[in-house]
Amino acid sequence: MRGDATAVEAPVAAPPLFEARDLVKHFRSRRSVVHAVNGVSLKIPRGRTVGLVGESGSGKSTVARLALRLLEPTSGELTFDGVDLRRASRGEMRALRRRMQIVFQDPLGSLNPRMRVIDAVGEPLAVHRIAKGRAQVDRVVELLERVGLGAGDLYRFSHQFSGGQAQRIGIARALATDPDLIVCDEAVSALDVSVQAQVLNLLKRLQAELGLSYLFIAHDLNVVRYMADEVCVMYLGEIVERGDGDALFADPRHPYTEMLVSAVPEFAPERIGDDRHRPVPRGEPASPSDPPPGCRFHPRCPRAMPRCREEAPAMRRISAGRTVACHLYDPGESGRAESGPRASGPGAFDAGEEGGQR
Ligand SMILES: Nc1ncnc2c1ncn2[C@@H]1O[C@H](COP(=O)(O)OP(=O)(O)OP(=O)(O)O)[C@@H](O)[C@H]1O
Repeated sequence: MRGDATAVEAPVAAPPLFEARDLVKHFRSRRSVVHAVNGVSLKIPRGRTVGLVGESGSGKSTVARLALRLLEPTSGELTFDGVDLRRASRGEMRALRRRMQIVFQDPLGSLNPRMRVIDAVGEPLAVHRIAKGRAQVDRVVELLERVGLGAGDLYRFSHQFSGGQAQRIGIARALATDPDLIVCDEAVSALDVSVQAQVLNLLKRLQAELGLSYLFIAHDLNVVRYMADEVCVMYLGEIVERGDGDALFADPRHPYTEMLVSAVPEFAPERIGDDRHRPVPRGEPASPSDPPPGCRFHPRCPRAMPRCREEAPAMRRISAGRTVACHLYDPGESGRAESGPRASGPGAFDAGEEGGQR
């Protein structure tokens, strides 16, 4: 009998803090339409980090700007803490903006060189009317101490700081409004290798202390592997594979992820930021203003099949916590591929039929 009161109910997953569904962004000009983001869906749970990786031009920053409503999507849905961002009123949006912040790539460039630290970090407090006067100064000192700086830095100008210190100021500024979500868009790429790990560890500590969620964008796979609980791999505006960070890098399934990962010899935290280990995939991505038909990766794919040229693959769940958009993982396709999906143990296709989410 259903409805047995004594039955143990399966735990209900907590709703994600942020969710994007089927997000599309096309930039139109008189001459062309750039298909920058093409049906991206992702969820960011509370207190967790979702990493976005992919080559330059794959649409990572556009996803970030859409998530923060700095750009209007062509279509798709965005929810933050249950609120539909596309239908939020101006007042709701203003309140939500406090809860979503961004840390940029270029720490010195993103700070006004004529501003003293107290003004740079205090500005969001003033804009959002969080604190003024003495309370504002106290809050700025508290924020600086959180990121490893202090009261002695209050009246210094940003150009007086090193890149790593400037990024700490950028992080303090992002924390000023007490956000739930921080988008880190290549937040450590511009820093010296020795400083990158320090800033990454700071971000991890802040996450543990404050329960922050991160959307963490980087082209350096080792950086993303170090930071992300879940990784989404983007290719030409689409997510082609997603999964648990370590498992995805240890056992990539999409031919594009394989290509990226094979260019990084081995994972080691000390390799973070080491330029020699940047992925150098074969070939060039097609132009997003003229994407290939079918699977967008097929012109570069070593395992492309005839149907890949015509039919776009749907996201398919191939095992617990792993989804892939690739025809190689369609049930019945393994024999036909030039070299089918790598059977890493039994059940290379397990749960293949459960997929379908994009
Ligand atoms: N405002 C814009 N107008 C026209 N095209 C744009 C605009 N912004 C981005 N694009 C294009 O959209 C595509 C995706 O760009 P995006 O910056 O999101 O990629 P990315 O993966 O973040 O790359 P990178 O790592 O180089 O920043 C690129 O082809 C880019 O030229």
